[in-house]
Amino acid sequence: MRKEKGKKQPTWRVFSLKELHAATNNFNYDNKLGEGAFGSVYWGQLWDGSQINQLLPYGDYLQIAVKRLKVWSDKAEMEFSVEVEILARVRHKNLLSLRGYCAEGQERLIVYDYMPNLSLLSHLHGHHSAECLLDWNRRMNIAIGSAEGIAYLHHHATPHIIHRDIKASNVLLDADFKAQVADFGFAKLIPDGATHVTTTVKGTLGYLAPEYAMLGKASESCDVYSFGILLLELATGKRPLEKLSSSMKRTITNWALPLACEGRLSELADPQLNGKYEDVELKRVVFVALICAHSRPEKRPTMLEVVELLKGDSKEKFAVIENDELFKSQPANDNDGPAADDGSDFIWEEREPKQVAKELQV
Ligand SMILES: Nc1ncnc2c1ncn2[C@@H]1O[C@H](COP(=O)(O)OP(=O)(O)OP(=O)(O)O)[C@@H](O)[C@H]1O
Repeated sequence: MRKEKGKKQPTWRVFSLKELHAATNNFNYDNKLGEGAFGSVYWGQLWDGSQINQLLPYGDYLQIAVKRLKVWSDKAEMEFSVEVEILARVRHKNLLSLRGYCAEGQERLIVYDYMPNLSLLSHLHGHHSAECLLDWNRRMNIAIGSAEGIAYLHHHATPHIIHRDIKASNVLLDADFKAQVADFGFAKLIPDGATHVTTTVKGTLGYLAPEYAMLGKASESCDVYSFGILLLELATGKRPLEKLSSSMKRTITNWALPLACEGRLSELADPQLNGKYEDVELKRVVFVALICAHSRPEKRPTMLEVVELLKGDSKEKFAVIENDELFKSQPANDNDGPAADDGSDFIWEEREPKQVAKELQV
C-alpha cells in the first residue's frame, strides 16, 4: 500500500497505542462520540497534525475520531481489515478519510478525521434535530456530495466498491456541512467484469434493496436503492420505517410514492423547513429518490446519473423518470395520518437471505 500519492496529498500512517491513548485522554468516557455495532468512537487530538495532513501548518492540532473495535469477535477483526484496506485505496472529497490505524496485541483501532457536525442522523432525528441546522441549501449539497462519493466508489475506484450500508448515520458532516460517506466495514470489492456478488446479507432494515434482502445479490444498484431511501429521509425528515401500530410498519416509500404521484409535494417536505425550499429541487429530489428505490433493480439509475439528475444537468433524463409508470395511479391513503416515531434502526449482519426474507414479513 502506498502511503503518499503526491506532495500535497493528505496521507495516513500507523499509530502506536500509546499515541492514541494520549490523544483521547485514555479513551475517556467524556471523549466518546458514540457506539456502533463493532465498537466505540472517541474524539481526540494529535499534536502536530502536519505529519499526516500537510494542509495543516506545522505545530497545529489535528482533531481525530478513533474507532476502537471490540477485538474479541472475528467479525470485528474482519470489519477492521476490510475498512482499512478500502479506506487506504480511496480518496475523495465526499468520503471520510483514513488518517491511520493501530494494531497492537488485541487492540484494533482506526483513526479518521473528526467531523464536527457529526452524522446526518443526528440532525434529522437525533439531538441536533431541534436546532434546525439543515436548511434546504445544505440538504441539496449533502444530497449531491454524498451521491458523488458513492459514484466514485462505484465507477472510479479499482476494483469497484459497493458500500452495502448507506444510511443517515453513515453520512458525516464536516465543519462546512459537507457530506462525508463513512463506515466501510461492510463494503465489498467487486472483481472486474462481475455484475454482482452473492453474499450473506448485511446492512440496516429500511434501507435494504428487496433483491439483496431476499436473494443476497449485492451489486451497485443495492447502494442506489439505499441512497434513494436516504434522499427521501433528507427531504422529508421521516425515518425509513415508521411504526403505525404495534403490528404495522410503513416504509417511507409507501408513504411518499402516492403523494408524489398526486403532485402533493408540499406535504412531503420536512416540516422543519417551514416551507423554505425550492419547489423544483424538492420535486427533483423526491422523484429521483423514488426511482432509486424502485423494487426492480434494472429501473434504478446509476450513481453517475443520480449526480447528474440531482444537479439538474439532465432535463431529458428527468422527464423520462417523471413519466415512468411508477408515478401513475398510486392513490394516497389520507387515513394514514402522522406515523409514530419508533426510533428503530436495526442492524442486519450475517443473515442468510432466506432468513431475512422471512423476517421482512412485517
Ligand atoms: N469521524 C467521525 N467524526 C465524528 N463522529 C464520528 C466519526 N466517526 C463516527 N462518528 C460517530 O460515532 C458514532 C459511532 O459510529 P460507528 O460508525 O461506529 O457506528 P454507526 O454507524 O452509528 O452504527 P453501525 O456500526 O451500527 O453502522 C456515530 O454516532 C457517528 O456519528
